[in-house]
Amino acid sequence: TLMKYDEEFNPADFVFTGLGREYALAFAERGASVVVNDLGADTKGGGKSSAAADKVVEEIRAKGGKAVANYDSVEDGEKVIQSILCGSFNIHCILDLFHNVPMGNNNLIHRVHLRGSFSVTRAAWNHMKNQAFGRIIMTTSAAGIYGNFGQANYSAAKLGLLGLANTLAIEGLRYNIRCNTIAPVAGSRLTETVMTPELVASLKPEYIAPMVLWLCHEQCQENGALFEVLRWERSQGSIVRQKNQPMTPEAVRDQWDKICDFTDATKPKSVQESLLSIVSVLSGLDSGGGVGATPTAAAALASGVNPAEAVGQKLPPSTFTFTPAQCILYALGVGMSTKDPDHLRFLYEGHEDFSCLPTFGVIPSQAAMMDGGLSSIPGLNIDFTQVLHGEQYLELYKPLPTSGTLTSEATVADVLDKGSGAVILLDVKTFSGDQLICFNQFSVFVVGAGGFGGRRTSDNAKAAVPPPKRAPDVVAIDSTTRDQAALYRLSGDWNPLHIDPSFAAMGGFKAPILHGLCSFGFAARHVLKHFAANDPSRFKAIKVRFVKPVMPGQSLQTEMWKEGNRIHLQCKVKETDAVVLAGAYVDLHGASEASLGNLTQHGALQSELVFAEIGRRIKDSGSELVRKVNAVFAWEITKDSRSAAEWTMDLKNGSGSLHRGPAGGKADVTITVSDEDFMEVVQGRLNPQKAFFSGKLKVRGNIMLSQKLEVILKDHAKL
Ligand SMILES: CCCCCCC[C@@H](O)CC(=O)SCCNC(=O)CCNC(=O)[C@H](O)C(C)(C)COP(=O)(O)OP(=O)(O)OC[C@H]1O[C@@H](n2cnc3c(N)ncnc32)[C@H](O)[C@@H]1OP(=O)(O)O
Repeated sequence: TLMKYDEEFNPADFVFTGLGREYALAFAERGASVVVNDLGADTKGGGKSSAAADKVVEEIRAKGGKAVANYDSVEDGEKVIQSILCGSFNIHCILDLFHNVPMGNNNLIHRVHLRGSFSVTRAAWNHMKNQAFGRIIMTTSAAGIYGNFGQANYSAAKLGLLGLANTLAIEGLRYNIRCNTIAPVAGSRLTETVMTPELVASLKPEYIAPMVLWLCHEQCQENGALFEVLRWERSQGSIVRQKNQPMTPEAVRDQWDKICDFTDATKPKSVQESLLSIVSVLSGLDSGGGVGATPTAAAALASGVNPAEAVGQKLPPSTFTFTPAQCILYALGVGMSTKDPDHLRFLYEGHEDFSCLPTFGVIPSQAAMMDGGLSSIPGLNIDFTQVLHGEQYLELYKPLPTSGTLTSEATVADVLDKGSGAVILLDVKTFSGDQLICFNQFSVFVVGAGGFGGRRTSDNAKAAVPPPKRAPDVVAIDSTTRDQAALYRLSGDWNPLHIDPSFAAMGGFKAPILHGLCSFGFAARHVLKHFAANDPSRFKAIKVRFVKPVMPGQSLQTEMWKEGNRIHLQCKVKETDAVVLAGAYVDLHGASEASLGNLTQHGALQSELVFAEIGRRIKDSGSELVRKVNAVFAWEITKDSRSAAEWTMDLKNGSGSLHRGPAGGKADVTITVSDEDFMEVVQGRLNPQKAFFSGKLKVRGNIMLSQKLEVILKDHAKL
């Protein structure tokens, strides 16, 4: 192989853990003798231990390689180099890689990053000159190249290294000493602020080591260059590692011309822009531009899913403790407002009917996954910048409490190959103690991660259902605010996609988008208001597919169709008329199980008053389509009423009867009526008694008649 170092040459290297460890292992594997230098300082720059260097040395030796540890400070470069030479090592290359110095320590940063590199290189310089060979790699940082907020000292030190390297490159040329600089994009504090841990993890040190090995090889004549493992003025680059293939120096060598081809070069202007194009290469978004990868290969690079490994895996159980404050914050997050008096019961903990919105049921279970559990599942090597919420199903088994501690257990139910993406189905059960409170199915769409040859459908999936082909029964329009996502995320979905413009850009969006579950919450409460009088106990289940993103500030238009206890719905963005939620429905519990409150009337009962009262309450509730009204009538049985109660009446279409009950008793009455007839009655166009006797209003249950009602009934009977 190309990088076989010969035994006599004994190149030496100064490294520690992370990138350094990776370099050390890679060099040793290729036959180099490696000196591992690490002062062993703790993260604050204090303390001293040999553990870090020794560990790497042991690792190399265990694999049959040659390595020794050195614990001298890099500020004392002479000492470091002397100890290497005493150990009968020659110096082939120096890798200055001091990147774990605490960010805040100005003095230490300069001492180690700049003076340390200078000191060690100066000490090695004459030896390299004498042997007419040397390779030096300085490690700088994107923070130095572009500048980065709050990192003035670090940026200065790091770009100082580039100046040093550029001069050494010139001065070393005639001695066959080559000096290059790299700015590796790997797990660092810098990248952690703008990239997800998963993405950082996908830019592994082992993908950088082959580049470094090649730059140190005697055949490599590159000099005075800055490689960002990509370059300052950036070439289109080349993908040198294919799916499931290791990255090798030979692959770097073979792609070298392409890596260094500056036709169509770009000049990223900021750290974010720099990272963005790397991510775009990784995700295959830029596949047409000569990066040499098919979209699938690039996507697989960033977003590997392996159903065989993932399906059936369980996430660690997670607990979620909440108070009324979280219920209120959630209600505000899905657009509730005190300007609508109906909303007060969800916004004010002192309200007599204070309740938690049913769709809050997604929050504890999502928290279970946002804790990072999803990324820990084997077979789900997901690039989180490409994750979109695909669908959601939620079923409540009882109304949610307004405070408490809930436990959620999540399982990967399936992983589907949808061609343009992978769909991960996650079933989550949420318990209060040992009582099952709700079930969620999250469908997570990972854009660009399809095409792995998996199944397209799943028996485990809760299906979306298209709405009836008629005009909607009810349409509700509501505006989201510019800060809707900023508010909604406080309920627990911290995905930067919804707030961070650079993260959104990595996902291909011009600006942060609204949480899918936020529009879901809007739609669900529209149904609850128009079909269930805002009564959370009526809510049973909801299913939604997210078909297009919503931008904060857009208006949502929810179109609803009633089919029995199922309310079909779809949501459009009013400004664009684009459908954003489709195949959606809310299942309600039958109205007979709910109530508009008790109508209690003592003494004489006038049916007009009763119906007028029912009508008023229905109007107040905002619902126009109530089929069944459950009312409890209670009145005293008087002496006179007895004769009235003697008679039993079968209604037309015979769903109920009137007959006598015990004196002083109560009667449960269900009045059933078609939507149209009921509205006629409520709006006063149809006399309730007429409706009653013609069978349009059906009374179910036992009714005890008062004398007054008897009279009215008799009158109407005469009619
Ligand atoms: C960690 C905890 C878990 C929670 C994770 C979520 C965290 C949140 O913070 C993230 C969010 O809230 S993102 C915001 C909400 N979601 C969206 O905006 C996505 C909108 N949808 C889209 O853009 C496209 O539908 C898109 C891109 C999804 C698909 O579009 P296309 O690639 O054009 O697909 P298309 O050609 O239409 O169809 C291909 C196959 O995929 C199926 N499909 C389409 N949309 C789907 C969707 N939304 N969900 C599931 N499957 C979907 C199609 O049906 C088709 O498959 P088949 O041929 O088998 O029917």
